[in-house]
Amino acid sequence: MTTLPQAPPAPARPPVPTLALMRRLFAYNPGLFARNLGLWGLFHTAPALFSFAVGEIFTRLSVFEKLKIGGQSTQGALVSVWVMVGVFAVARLARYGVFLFAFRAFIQLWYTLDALVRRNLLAYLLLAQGSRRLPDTPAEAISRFRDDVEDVAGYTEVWIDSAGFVLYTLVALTLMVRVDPLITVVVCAPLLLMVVVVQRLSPTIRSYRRRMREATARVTDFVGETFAAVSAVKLSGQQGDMVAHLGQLGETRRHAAMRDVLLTELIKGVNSNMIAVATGLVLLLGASRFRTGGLSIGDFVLFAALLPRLTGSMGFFGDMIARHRRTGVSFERMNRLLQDAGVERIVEHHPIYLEGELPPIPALPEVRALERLEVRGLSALYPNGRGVEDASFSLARGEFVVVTGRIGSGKTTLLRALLGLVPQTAGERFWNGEAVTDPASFFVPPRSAYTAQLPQLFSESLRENVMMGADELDPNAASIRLDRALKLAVMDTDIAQLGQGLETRVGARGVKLSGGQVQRAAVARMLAREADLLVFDDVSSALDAATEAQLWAGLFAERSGTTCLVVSHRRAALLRADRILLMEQGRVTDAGTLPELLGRSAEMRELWADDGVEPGGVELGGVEA
Ligand SMILES: Nc1ncnc2c1ncn2[C@@H]1O[C@H](COP(=O)(O)OP(=O)(O)OP(=O)(O)O)[C@@H](O)[C@H]1O
Repeated sequence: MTTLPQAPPAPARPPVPTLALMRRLFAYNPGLFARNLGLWGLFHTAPALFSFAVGEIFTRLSVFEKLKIGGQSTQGALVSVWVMVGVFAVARLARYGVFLFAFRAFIQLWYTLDALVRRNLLAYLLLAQGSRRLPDTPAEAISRFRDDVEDVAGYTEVWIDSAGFVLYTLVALTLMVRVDPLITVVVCAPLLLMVVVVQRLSPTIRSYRRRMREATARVTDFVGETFAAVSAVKLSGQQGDMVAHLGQLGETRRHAAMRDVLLTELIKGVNSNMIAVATGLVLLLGASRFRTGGLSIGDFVLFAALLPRLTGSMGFFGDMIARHRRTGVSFERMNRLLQDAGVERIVEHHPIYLEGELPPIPALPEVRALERLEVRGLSALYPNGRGVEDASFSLARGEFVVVTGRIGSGKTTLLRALLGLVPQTAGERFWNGEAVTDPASFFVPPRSAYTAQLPQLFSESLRENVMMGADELDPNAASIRLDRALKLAVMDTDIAQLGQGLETRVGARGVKLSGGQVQRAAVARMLAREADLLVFDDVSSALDAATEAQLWAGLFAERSGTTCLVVSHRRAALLRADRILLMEQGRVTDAGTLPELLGRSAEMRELWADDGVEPGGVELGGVEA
């Protein structure tokens, strides 16, 4: 049996170039990015215009007052006050309009980049050569798909806002320098201080974020594993220990999350306090100058109106550095999924389809029906040196070839390496004499179909699990195909016993079915594909001898020219084999018919004897047990 890969220690990789990766992402749709920059720039800069207008209103009002006190005509001054009130009102209203467009543009950009990054990670895991194993647990991978991708897409917001904040800061500072350069310098001081503080905290920010994510994944993993092993837990009476362990993991996660959140809030708190102190200073300095006549009322109002948002911008820049660090962690975590590819793969440009029709799935290139499959020098070794080495064999159309051997001799790995489901270290396969370059994409229906030793079902109905979309065919053809598959898989009698027959929902991973029913449902699913080459990995592990014999008998009775490659140690399979491949310690050590192997191989004789005589004795086709 192929065990789940253990998480190897993370290999040392160079730090990820967060800035370059983000640049590449923004270049995916430069028009959309520029639109966001422009709209959000306007949105964030507009308050400078309000502040200017409010300042001007007060300046003009004081002119109006002076004229009135002096007994001069005030009409012109009054008009100019109302003009400024108009400017203020129009600017405020326009900002709401800008917000609507800006919001839409941002959502479009967010979802585009989110989808692109997820598409790239999935494409790598599904298609890249030899990378189909997850480096860690599925829960950990899901956390990377969900949280880390979201962090990266969310970081876009910072960039989009930054242009507006920079612009606002420049405009505000220019207006303020006009009023008083000293006060302006005092306002800038907290910004610089915050930048230095957050820079120094950067390594801590990264490590707290990483630990929080890892602790979350450990909790999710443990819950998943517990659900999968409920009966084992009950059997060993370990419920108390399991709950205690979960409590411990939860506690570790709480600590990690508290640290992460506390640090983030601390930075925000320090930020706003610095800003509050600076604001106090500014108001003190400004007020004393106002009393001595150094500031006009309009200047003072302008200053007071600009200040809160300006200090907000400073907080934003402090927070931006922290977000940059956290995004770096997210890129690093996603990078771990790309075992043999560069981190740039995450931000590669490919079409994504957020709106409209999805493009049709490209049809498989036409390939002639199987006449002969030849495998030469196939090796697939795991990092621990185990697996399969230098396996060569061939299959002719209609042959029934059985792979047999002791536990751990490499049978599963041989099948999976042939099909491109584990990375191979050497070897070639030829389909009717033509080299197969990408086996994982090539060995799919209608060329080939495979049932794993531990097949996975979906939680849908039995019918959906078997047909998997094949019922979109003409209904008659689909029903004939379904009946045939169920009958051949010896599943037809079980259907009557299931509450809702074929419509019975099988539950998560088929928990509502017995092990043998899951195995046979998976065999039916494979047979419903009507493939040329059928690959069975040890269905005997969940089927009794009689059911397995019935399965092979059904397939043989059809004599449809289907070729079968079967891992089995059962006599029912060995007796029917046109050829047996005998595996020992990762190598195919012998091949031949059953009588030939029993005649010359001690290993084969032992395996044959280990399987025992079937109840009632079996017809051995000329071979004595
Ligand atoms: N993911 C893996 N990482 C490391 N070693 C593995 C992995 N999967 C299998 N192995 C090892 O490779 C060898 C061959 O395993 P494989 O599952 O192919 O044997 P098998 O003959 O199918 O066993 P079984 O009869 O139990 O199904 C075994 O020694 C096994 O421990």
